[in-house]
Amino acid sequence: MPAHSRPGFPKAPPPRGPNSPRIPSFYRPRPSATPPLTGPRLRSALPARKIVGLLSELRPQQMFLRAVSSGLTSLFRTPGLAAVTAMSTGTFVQLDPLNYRDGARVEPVDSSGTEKAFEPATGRVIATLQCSGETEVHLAVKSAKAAFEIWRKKSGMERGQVLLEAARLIKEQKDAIATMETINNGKSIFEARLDIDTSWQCLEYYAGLAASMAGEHVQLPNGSFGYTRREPLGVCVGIGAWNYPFQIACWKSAPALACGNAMIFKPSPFTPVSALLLAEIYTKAGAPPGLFNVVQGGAATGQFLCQHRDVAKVSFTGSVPTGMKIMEMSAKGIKPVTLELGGKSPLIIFSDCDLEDAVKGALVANFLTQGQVCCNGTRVFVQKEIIDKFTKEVVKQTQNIRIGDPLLEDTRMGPLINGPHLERVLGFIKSAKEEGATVLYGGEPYEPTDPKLKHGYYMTPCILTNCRDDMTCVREEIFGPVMSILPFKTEAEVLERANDTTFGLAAGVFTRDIQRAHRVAADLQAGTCYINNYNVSPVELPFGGYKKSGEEVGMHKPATVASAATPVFLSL
Ligand SMILES: NC(=O)c1ccc[n+]([C@@H]2O[C@H](COP(=O)([O-])OP(=O)(O)OC[C@H]3O[C@@H](n4cnc5c(N)ncnc54)[C@H](O)[C@@H]3O)[C@@H](O)[C@H]2O)c1
Ligand SMILES: CCCCC=O
Repeated sequence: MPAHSRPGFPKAPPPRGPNSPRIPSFYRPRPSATPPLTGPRLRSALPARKIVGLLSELRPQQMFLRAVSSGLTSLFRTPGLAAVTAMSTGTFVQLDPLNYRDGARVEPVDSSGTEKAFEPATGRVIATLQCSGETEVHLAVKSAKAAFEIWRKKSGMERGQVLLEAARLIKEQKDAIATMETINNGKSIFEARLDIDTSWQCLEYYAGLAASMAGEHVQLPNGSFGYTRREPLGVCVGIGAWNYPFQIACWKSAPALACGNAMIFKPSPFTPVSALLLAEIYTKAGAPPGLFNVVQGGAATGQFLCQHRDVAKVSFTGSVPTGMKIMEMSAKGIKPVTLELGGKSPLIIFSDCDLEDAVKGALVANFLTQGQVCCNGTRVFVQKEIIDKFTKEVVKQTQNIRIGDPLLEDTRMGPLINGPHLERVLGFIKSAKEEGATVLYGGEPYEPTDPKLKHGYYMTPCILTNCRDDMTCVREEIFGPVMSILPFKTEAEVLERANDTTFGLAAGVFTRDIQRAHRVAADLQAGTCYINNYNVSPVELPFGGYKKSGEEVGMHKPATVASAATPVFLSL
């Protein structure tokens, strides 16, 4: 799922044609006389009514956000979000309902308990959400079904126009949305803005595809003919993780809606806030009420959704263990699933690399979003000849990463998502030491000097050496800022070790030898391979996994990102 056009990465080309590689999996496949258009993740979608007609169905814009700032309560509506953008850490509380149904915020009619959402920078509770019960889930499905009946009859062009308008609104409100994301997730505002860019780009991308997805006309003997249609599936469910809350909601909903489906989205209970902003934007852009509903909750709510008789497909982003449960539940209902799961990706640094770039690449591969990124390259294999030089430089640069208030412009590392997760990450470092690794830098809880951040979930980024392939820190996904450095001698050896994992989400290679770069990328068992860069995920390319990292990607490697740009700077 991720999409990151990082600074310095070549700009995405504008709208895509019918042969674009990312036709989504939200249509009902029909027997086809010709092979799919291109590539492994090729599936498709389609078709109706004028934007003017759509606008007439809109409900009045709902109250948007209530923010408490400097002791004053202010009300914001979707258009004027300047006040949200100007907010500082420690001030926001979310008081409005967090479910979205039929084009409006609502409280769920039943619930199986409550969950608290935090501002990770301060440890403050910013929202208490009701975990939607079975009746609420049923109402959300009913509302989505009604919207689907309107939406499925529209042309691809008409659907694309709504998505384009939604993309425009996201762009217009970028700073406000990024601010909310930073407050609820803890990632730096610098990064959150990049996430919002890749979010509207995703909507534009699928808006561009919507009109060009079509069936086929097939000539049969004696003047007869047949034809195929691409039909939407119906009501699709999206279940998201907490590390890219807004972006995941966009990545799931844009292809589903472009293909003519309705979507019910369940965010992680840790990050309930920003999906509502997307729901309000879709409504404002002209989507019929119910087309994009949000239900809040944890595992139980997710199960009600996956098991609902009228849900046609589940698209899930999260951990491998939960992915297994989702696949099992969906199999029982004979429902297609898309799984975007965890990873433990290798980053291979050859001695002929541009060392400065390789160091930047290793930082972005490990410390982006405080290391809480599915495709992070946390097994850093460095060729023996340069390992000392590389290690010295990577430690120096890591020391320069500014940790602190994520809403400040020059912060590059914020807090982890919550207290239990921080403890879990620190636990991995403890066990790494017990298994013989050396902590070269970091790996400690961190208290920023600003007193309001005292109860935030901060730690220093950690670099481990003397690692072996069999250590827990090298085998398991830590999902925190922990880099393990491993020496290697030859290409054949490192390939074997890099592929010796049950995951297969991403991989990276740094070398100046262009032939070796592509040879190694081709042999790495990973959904995305980065060459001389890392964690750039242009929306035009598919994002999938090998092995337990995700859905079947077929015979082809989904994406190799050969970058002409230097990796993003994390170090100041
Ligand atoms: N491959 C990708 O694109 C991608 C992107 C982001 C995160 N991830 C992965 O996500 C994980 C971190 O996210 P997380 O901690 O939120 O994952 P998680 O598996 O704990 O939860 C993900 C979502 O599933 C829901 N859920 C939990 N149990 C469920 C159940 N039994 N039935 C239905 N829904 C259920 C949660 O409420 C949440 O919304 C990491 O492993 C990371 O690598 C993958
Ligand atoms: C670079 C974005 C990756 C999203 C997965 O966690």
